[in-house]
Amino acid sequence: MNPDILRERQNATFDIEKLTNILDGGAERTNRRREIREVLVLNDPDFDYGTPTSLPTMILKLREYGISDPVEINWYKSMYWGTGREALGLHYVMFLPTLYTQCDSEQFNKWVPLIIGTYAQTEMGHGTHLRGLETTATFDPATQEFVMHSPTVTSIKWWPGGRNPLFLPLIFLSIPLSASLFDLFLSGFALPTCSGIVIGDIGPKFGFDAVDNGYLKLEHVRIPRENMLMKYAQVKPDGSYVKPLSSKLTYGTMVFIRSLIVGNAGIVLSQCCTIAIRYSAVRHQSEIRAGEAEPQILDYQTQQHKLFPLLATAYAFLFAGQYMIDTYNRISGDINQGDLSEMPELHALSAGLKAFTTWTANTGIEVCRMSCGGHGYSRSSALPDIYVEFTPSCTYEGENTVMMLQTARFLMKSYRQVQAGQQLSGAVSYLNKVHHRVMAPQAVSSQLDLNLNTLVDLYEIRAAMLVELAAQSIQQESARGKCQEDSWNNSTIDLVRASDAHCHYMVLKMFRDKVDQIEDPGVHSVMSTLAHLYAIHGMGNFTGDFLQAGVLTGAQVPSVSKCLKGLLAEVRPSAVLLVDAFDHHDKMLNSVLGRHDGNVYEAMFEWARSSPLNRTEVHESFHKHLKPLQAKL
Ligand SMILES: CCCCCCCC/C=C\CCCCCCCCC/C=C/C(=O)SCCNC(=O)CCNC(=O)[C@H](O)C(C)(C)COP(=O)(O)OP(=O)(O)OC[C@H]1O[C@@H](n2cnc3c(N)ncnc32)[C@H](O)[C@@H]1OP(=O)(O)O
Ligand SMILES: Cc1cc2nc3c(=O)[nH]c(=O)nc-3n(C[C@H](O)[C@H](O)[C@H](O)COP(=O)(O)OP(=O)(O)OC[C@H]3O[C@@H](n4cnc5c(N)ncnc54)[C@H](O)[C@@H]3O)c2cc1C
Repeated sequence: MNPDILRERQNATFDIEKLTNILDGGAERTNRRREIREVLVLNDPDFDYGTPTSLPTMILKLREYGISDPVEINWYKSMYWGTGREALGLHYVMFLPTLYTQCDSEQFNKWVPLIIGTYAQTEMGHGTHLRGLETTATFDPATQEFVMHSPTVTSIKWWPGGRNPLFLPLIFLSIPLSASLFDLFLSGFALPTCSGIVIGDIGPKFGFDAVDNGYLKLEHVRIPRENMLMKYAQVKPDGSYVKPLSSKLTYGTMVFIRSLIVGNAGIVLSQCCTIAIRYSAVRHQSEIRAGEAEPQILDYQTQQHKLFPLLATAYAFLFAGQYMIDTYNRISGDINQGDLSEMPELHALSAGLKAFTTWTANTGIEVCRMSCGGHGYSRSSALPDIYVEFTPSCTYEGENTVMMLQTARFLMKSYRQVQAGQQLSGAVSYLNKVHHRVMAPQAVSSQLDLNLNTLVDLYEIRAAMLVELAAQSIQQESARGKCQEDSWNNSTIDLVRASDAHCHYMVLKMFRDKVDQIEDPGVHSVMSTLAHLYAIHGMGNFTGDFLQAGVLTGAQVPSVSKCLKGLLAEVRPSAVLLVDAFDHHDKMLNSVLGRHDGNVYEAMFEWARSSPLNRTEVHESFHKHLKPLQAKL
């Protein structure tokens, strides 16, 4: 083991295993995760690490082991495929959940055990604006079939992931039977027997190469009436239409995956922090004091400023992911029982946190890569691949700006309710104080109060202030004679800013609540330091907001920076131990820089030598091209 890494792991001030248990949701979950990793994957003789041929094996193994919980599937898949994306991700996180939530019981029993499929919603002309989708589904009572058709070039289904040329069970979203509703259909196509279907691949992408995203053009293709997913909406044999309790129930799968993406952003950021911080502990470069040995780059304050706030953010997002999944499970359970009262709040929370966490993690991955210098740019670090696989999460499952505006819609509605004298509950209950001016900025002391509860209150006031400013912008636009829609559009910068601040407050509050639940003194202390770092770093990034909210004075601004530097120094001794607690296995990280033993240089040389380019001392291209050329000179 590298001596630097060894030294970093001495004198731990907290129980790493206990922190790992907290991240997993308890010691039993840690044991289950390790059982899946060690027994069901690494020690499985059928396991052929991450090669395409092992995909069918993985599917059959998941069924053999009875693994159906999304988090457990992700544990299994992430060991199988490391940090890459495998071709069937969409099947597990969208196709199956749609069948689970949108099929009636007869359809469920008929389809769920048998098929692998994709989710074809986006069209060439519309991805965000679902009410603009153009694919039609016209019911023919004479044959009891739906005629599926792509009327325009922009209606061609574009992007369905995992489009398998052999068979194409897919979930459709199609222009509906009534103007404002969408309906889901299972194609049941078995190519190439179905005429009227044109499919293909949309071509090379930025990355996401394990997933073959395709296109699908339908020319009056007929499918049985029974292929409409009929849990919430039905078309009767006589063609009469039974509307769902809410047209937004059709959007349920997107809310589910957005909820998963929140925790996944934390996982991905924790992977990158593990790589960058372990590498920074073994990399020596330049000098701090002339004539002395080159220091670990982790001892540079700028390196700590790059990485430690991201380390705190990774923990914050993992805890937010747990909260999001728990909230999704609770509210979707109520929806399943017909109680839709909290569906708007679930949509607003999942949309906002999905955008907030993926935007932040996306930027953070690049900071981790650049903090590793040239070796960070090497594929051996795994950081370029992680970035390329993660970055589309800012676009898919709801483009982030649009998602922030959906959350803003809920915030504006809530603000109006408070203005009308209503008492709010749930995540927006802090807006009640805005109306009664309880939010009047506290007389802040000359010294910055570092109490975590006080910091949460300051973020709450900042969010409330920005919600009020956005609402006032809309009111001012209306007062200038703009229609409601133009007033909204002319305020969308403010609206996104308000949603971002709302999500930032929510994430810090979840982090604080999780820290409050930690009983072990050592773990509580180090987690409390990270939560403070998360809050103070955000205050440094958005100082203007806090000044504008009147909760920070110009005289206090220097103390934010001073406090930040102190917290960075406080985290330094525990940094490697804090990434060890994420418990990412070397085989899953697949990173020369992030190895648990820290033996980076030896591993890097072996990695390079294993390249096909180095199979011979002199590359064949010399004999084939250069030598003949030289002979002619
Ligand atoms: C540690 C914790 C656990 C970790 C777990 C780890 C497990 C990780 C495993 C996997 C996760 C990793 C991710 C893997 C990725 C897989 C690959 C993904 C490939 C990509 C697939 C896709 O992209 S599929 C297509 C996705 N497309 C979209 O998302 C489309 C976005 N557009 C929309 O959703 C809608 O068009 C939009 C909401 C923008 C507007 O809808 P519209 O009908 O126009 O409604 P609107 O007029 O704006 O509002 C009316 C009214 O409706 C309310 N509303 C809107 N949507 C919803 C909803 N979904 N639910 C409830 N209510 C909704 C809206 O708020 C309005 O309400 P009022 O204001 O009128 O009250
Ligand atoms: C890797 C990847 C995999 C995918 N897999 C699938 C899949 O399996 N199945 C599937 O159905 N789809 C899939 N998609 C498609 C994806 O869901 C859409 O790309 C996504 O919903 C965004 O829609 P769009 O592409 O139409 O972008 P647009 O909505 O056209 O976005 C372009 C710009 O317009 C802005 N904009 C749009 N509407 C508004 C608004 N109301 N207010 C302000 N700004 C706005 C956006 O902010 C953005 O800046 C995938 C996409 C990617 C990248």
